[in-house]
Amino acid sequence: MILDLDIGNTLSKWRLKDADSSEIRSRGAVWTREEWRPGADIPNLDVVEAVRISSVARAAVLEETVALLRRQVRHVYVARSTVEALGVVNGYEEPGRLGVDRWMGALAGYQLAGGCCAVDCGSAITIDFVLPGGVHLGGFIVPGLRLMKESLKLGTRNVAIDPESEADALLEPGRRTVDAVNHGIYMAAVSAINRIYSEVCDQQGIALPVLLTGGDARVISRGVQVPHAVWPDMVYGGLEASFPLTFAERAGKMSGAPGVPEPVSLEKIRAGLAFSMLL
Ligand SMILES: Nc1ncnc2c1ncn2[C@@H]1O[C@H](COP(=O)(O)OP(=O)(O)O)[C@@H](O)[C@H]1O
Ligand SMILES: CC(C)(COP(=O)(O)O)[C@@H](O)C(=O)NCCC(=O)O
Ligand SMILES: [K+]
Repeated sequence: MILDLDIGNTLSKWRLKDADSSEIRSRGAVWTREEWRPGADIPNLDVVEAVRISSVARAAVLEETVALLRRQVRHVYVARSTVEALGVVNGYEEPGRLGVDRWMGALAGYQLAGGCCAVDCGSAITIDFVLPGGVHLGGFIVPGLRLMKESLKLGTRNVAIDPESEADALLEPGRRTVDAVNHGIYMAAVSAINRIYSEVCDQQGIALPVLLTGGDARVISRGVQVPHAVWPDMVYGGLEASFPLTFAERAGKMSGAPGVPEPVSLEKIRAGLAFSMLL
């Protein structure tokens, strides 16, 4: 079995992948913290022959996690943001400082779609751009839904947006604090994504396919107007592409990869942008 770990600022996600059949056998998530309890937080490590890790948590969390895993697992691969990988050139002035989850998302997106806009809706919402040819432009970082809500300190932090909510309802004015906050942060997130996407496509003169991942991807997806695909395993896709272990992975397959969404035309994106400037 292969254990893939995606350690975010809020949640540490894991999945177990069968190295022979490439099937995902189980998944889980725990709050990000220093120590894992094998058998409780993560699966019994006896069945694991390799671990692949993407971590943006504090250095101590990664160190503790790697130390624990190295005692029991033969191969431990830790992803790093590099100057170049898999045909993508990192756009950061200091490439090592790009969050490795963003780098994994950009690599997976590029492998799947060529040029793309990769959006990760987690603790932060990150929006990264890769052009066809592999130039990563850099990106944008916006507080995620939960962080936005907590920063308001209005006592609404524990009332999350119902993931089943219809986008239309979330776009109406709230008539209670909790609704005003939930609808406000939702509007802030989706408008930022829609606007940033349009601006960068306009600047670059190309309509790029959009890929969404992260804990809030599904609910945010309903408010994002441009065609896009939700890919919950996008960060894992970057790990698969960076450290291919199975036959399918060596052939370039990433588990759970969606079809490539067909972007709208650049003319339409530009018309939308021009219209929003008039308002
Ligand atoms: N069951 C859940 N527990 C905690 N957060 C959740 C849950 N479902 C959705 N979320 C949302 O997902 C976000 C965490 O998403 P995730 O992509 O795992 O973030 P990160 O990678 O930053 O840890 C939270 O900030 C919250 O808004
Ligand atoms: C921007 C992030 C905090 C997003 O992390 P997440 O919301 O997925 O936990 C993370 O990618 C990070 O710590 N990046 C380093 C700074 C940067 O990318 O510029
Ligand atoms: K994120």
